[in-house]
Amino acid sequence: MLLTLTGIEKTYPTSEGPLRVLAGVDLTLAAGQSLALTGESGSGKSTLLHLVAGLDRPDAGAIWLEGQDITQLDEPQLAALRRGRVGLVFQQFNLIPSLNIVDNLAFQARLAGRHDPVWQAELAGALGLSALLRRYPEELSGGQQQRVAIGRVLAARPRLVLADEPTGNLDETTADAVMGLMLRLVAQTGAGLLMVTHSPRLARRLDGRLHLAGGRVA
Ligand SMILES: Nc1ncnc2c1ncn2[C@@H]1O[C@H](COP(=O)(O)OP(=O)(O)OP(=O)(O)O)[C@@H](O)[C@H]1O
Repeated sequence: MLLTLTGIEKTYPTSEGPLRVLAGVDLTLAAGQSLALTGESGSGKSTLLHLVAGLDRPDAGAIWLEGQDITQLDEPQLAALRRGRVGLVFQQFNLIPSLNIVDNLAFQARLAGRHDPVWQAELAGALGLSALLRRYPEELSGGQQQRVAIGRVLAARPRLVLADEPTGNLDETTADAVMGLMLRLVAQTGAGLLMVTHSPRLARRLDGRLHLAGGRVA
């Protein structure tokens, strides 16, 4: 199994007292598979993705990625994990303002030692970015920046792609194209995709669907 979560629990301290968000989440994701994570606003979808990304730690439970429990890793090891094996497509694009689009696209792939100009050019074309490669992030629209953020992750060919509403700002046609690209990467490279979405239409295109409610998945 590429990814296995067992008994994941997470409680946040809030000004109104402890808030139990995840109350024993189990899930598995095989290599080459895609999984949609749905659930109402506030149900804990982003929390779960952050834990799998190693950006936060669960209070209990284990997160096995390719045979390694990432909850046991220290910060430098987690940073290396995010650089190398896990690709994050979150709502904040975090593009690098001083780099043009072609260098933003290449950035993570270079860090991971997997820069492939042919694959990158194919991604840029499929994401409709080919004419924008010499521009800088501030010269792009929100949706264009979002496509660069997605391309930058896919360019590095991660083993696991974690995506939080990755097509949220895109029109339906572009969202479908971007979804197609992500699914192709998964199929071609045997990566796994765990994607939060509010769209039942997009969720249906993935191999599996999990619904988060009451701190558990069903
Ligand atoms: N750092 C934090 N401290 C305290 N409470 C938090 C924190 N982060 C999230 N929460 C709370 O935990 C719950 C789950 O939040 P989360 O962002 O995981 O939900 P979500 O399902 O992704 O929601 P949405 O669909 O609205 O993005 C919410 O009630 C939220 O207010």
